[in-house]
Amino acid sequence: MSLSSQRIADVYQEVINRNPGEAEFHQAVREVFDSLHRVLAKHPEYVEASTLERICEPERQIIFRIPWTDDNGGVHINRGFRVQYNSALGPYKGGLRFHPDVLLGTVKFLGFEQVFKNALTGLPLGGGKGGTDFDPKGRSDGEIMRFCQSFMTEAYRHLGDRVDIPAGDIGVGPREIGYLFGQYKRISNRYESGVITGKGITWGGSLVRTEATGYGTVYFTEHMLRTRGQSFDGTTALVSGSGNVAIYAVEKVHELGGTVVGASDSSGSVYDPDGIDRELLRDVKEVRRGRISDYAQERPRAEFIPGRGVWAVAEKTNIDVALPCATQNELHEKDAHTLIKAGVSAVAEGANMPTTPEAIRVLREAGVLFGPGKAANAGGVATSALEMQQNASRDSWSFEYTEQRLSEIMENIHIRCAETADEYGIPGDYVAGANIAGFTQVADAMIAQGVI
Ligand SMILES: NC(=O)C1=CN([C@@H]2O[C@H](COP(=O)(O)OP(=O)(O)OC[C@H]3O[C@@H](n4cnc5c(N)ncnc54)[C@H](O)[C@@H]3O)[C@@H](O)[C@H]2O)C=CC1
Ligand SMILES: O=C(O)CCC(=O)C(=O)O
Repeated sequence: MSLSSQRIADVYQEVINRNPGEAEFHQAVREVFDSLHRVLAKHPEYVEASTLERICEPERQIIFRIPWTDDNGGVHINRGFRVQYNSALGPYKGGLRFHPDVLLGTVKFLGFEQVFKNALTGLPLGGGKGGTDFDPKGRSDGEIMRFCQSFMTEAYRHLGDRVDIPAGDIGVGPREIGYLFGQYKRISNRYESGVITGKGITWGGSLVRTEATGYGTVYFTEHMLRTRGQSFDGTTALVSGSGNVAIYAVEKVHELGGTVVGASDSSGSVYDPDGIDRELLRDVKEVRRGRISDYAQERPRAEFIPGRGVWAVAEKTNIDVALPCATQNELHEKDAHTLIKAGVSAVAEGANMPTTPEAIRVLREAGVLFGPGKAANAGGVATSALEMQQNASRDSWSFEYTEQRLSEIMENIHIRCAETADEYGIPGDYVAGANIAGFTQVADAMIAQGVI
């Protein structure tokens, strides 16, 4: 084993020892480290400056109590987290997740991914992430509001438009961002628009932010397809999930001439051979806050597949493109085999780390184009940065202009990943391209800024 590979193995073991039980965090670190052997062999300065060790340790981890009352006066306590991961490139930036499975390790894995993703956007953003184990399912608007106010009552002292800027993620959409921003404004006595992104359009939000992650994922996939002379036109696709990212991925695939025939939530999946009706999906999931089975009931030929992920649809029909847009580790090795059998030629991650390492290996060995989340879903945070730019200049841009900016950013991310993979002799390896390009940019900035 070379000296640099030995260092990677040692630092990885140290990460496991120092962060026991945080399997998702270990997985995220492992995936980046697996891409770095060639870089460290070529650039010993990264080893000498201990960048690997430093990049694995968040700059700050905040854990706090969130007391709130339900509609019957019952008192509940949840746990809140904000991991301010790395500020080498700019203020901490990344979303908040409200989901009962959230633990510190979940937020650390998401924060770690965010650091490299934000670097890939080419915009001045550090990386962070936050969340809570609060379960918003079935809670009234009043309960959600009181919860958000209590979350922000502690979180606000750690935030600021030049310090740390949260946004949405699973379970956090425009309603929650509104309540969080309202409480920040109230207790800080500042109308600091740039302190949070994903705001409503009439009070500092940006057009296209809602659509950005889903649209961006589809743009990235289109660029991958073009390297093989293909496009979305005439393709059949699957999208997992049915939330913010999934809904707008469906919309953009349809705009580009493809047909999405499956979507899902945690209760099961739908196969809709006529193509997912994006408006109905949004109405069922985001307005009525219903289940994916409700969607199936309202479409003549749609079939609900209870308890199974959307990849099960690939057992029924040919699939050209798969976009996992729900949650981590939702596309497994057996799903990869099913998709390959169904004819898939591209997979791109709208969600964060949705594909297991075994599934990625199987897809890549079969020659499937694979776009990792830190590149493919970076359009969301990039458009958050565009929202911050508009806030800072007290301006608001048109939909067309903002979408054009998003589209250019996604094209540049694709070029950067592809060129970096070429430079290191692994053409077409977008995983390595994204990891190396993100890592070197952050590590160079850390070295330039000294041992801090
Ligand atoms: N919202 C954003 O701008 C960004 C989100 N992401 C990632 O995209 C993913 C989805 O986030 P959002 O759409 O914002 O959240 P969301 O809360 O709007 O939607 C999540 C969807 O996933 C479904 N889901 C959850 N667990 C599932 C499971 N085990 N199987 C199938 N479906 C499941 C939920 O039912 C829901 O429809 C997450 O991994 C998130 O971290 C990444 C970049 C930006
Ligand atoms: O827009 C943002 O700041 C957050 C996006 C995010 O959480 C993500 O990229 O995973």
